[in-house]
Amino acid sequence: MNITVFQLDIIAGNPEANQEKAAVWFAENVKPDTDVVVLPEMWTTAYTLDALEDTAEAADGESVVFLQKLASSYAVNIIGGSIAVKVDSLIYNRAVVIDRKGNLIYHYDKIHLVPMLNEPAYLEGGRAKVQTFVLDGVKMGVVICFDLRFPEIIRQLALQEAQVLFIPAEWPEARAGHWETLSTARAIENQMYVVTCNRVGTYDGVEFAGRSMFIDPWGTVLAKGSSSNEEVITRQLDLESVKTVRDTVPIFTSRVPALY
Ligand SMILES: O=C(O)CCC(=O)C(=O)O
Repeated sequence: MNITVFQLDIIAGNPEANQEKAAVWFAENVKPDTDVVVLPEMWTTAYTLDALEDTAEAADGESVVFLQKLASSYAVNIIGGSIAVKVDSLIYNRAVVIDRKGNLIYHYDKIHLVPMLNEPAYLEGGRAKVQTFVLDGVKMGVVICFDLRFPEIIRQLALQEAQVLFIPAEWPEARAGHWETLSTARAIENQMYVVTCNRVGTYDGVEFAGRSMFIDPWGTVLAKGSSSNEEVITRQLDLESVKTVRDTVPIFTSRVPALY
């Protein structure tokens, strides 16, 4: 399975301009053998929280429809980063998953909102239980940025037999060490591929960390983006290795959840 991560900078508060940019990146970088394309968190607006009342879109709004059209015209699956979506006057930080035919097959509303960014004042936390989804026969999961700090949510996806976890993010440079260490830990402890897609650039004085990564189920970093450049990163995942690692160090059959 070939996965391509778009480590983008984001034009603040301008979904249309970010769509135009994404369209160019798709045209230049999606190949006939690309299976999945991954975008960063809040890739249509960046963290323009004050303006989300105006820029948040409907659940089937323009940015989702835009991704659906891209998916079907390139016949590629898309982990559509996340988008600010308004439902019944509440705004969610929503990851969307679209299959090769352009079907929106899953969405995930970021459960853990970031106190450091005052996110709870602007956004509603997701309240649906996390679930896996299937693309091309492979079970996968997605969580968003700050969720990385909560091993229990990712363990839940592993217990549902996810083999690949995607993490779109806008993780800051100030805590880049946490980003790398926690992403690697989540891959090792859950024996799954972890594919992260972080933005680069700056917004409102915050510098973002880039360093989007592909980490295999053994914890080996297969690829890492730079800290500041926009980049396309592609790697092929060998899904057999999930089983091999789980057979070699069988943590799932050794768990004793009744005791903790
Ligand atoms: O947890 C962190 O340090 C960063 C989280 C964050 O920036 C986010 O969730 O958008």
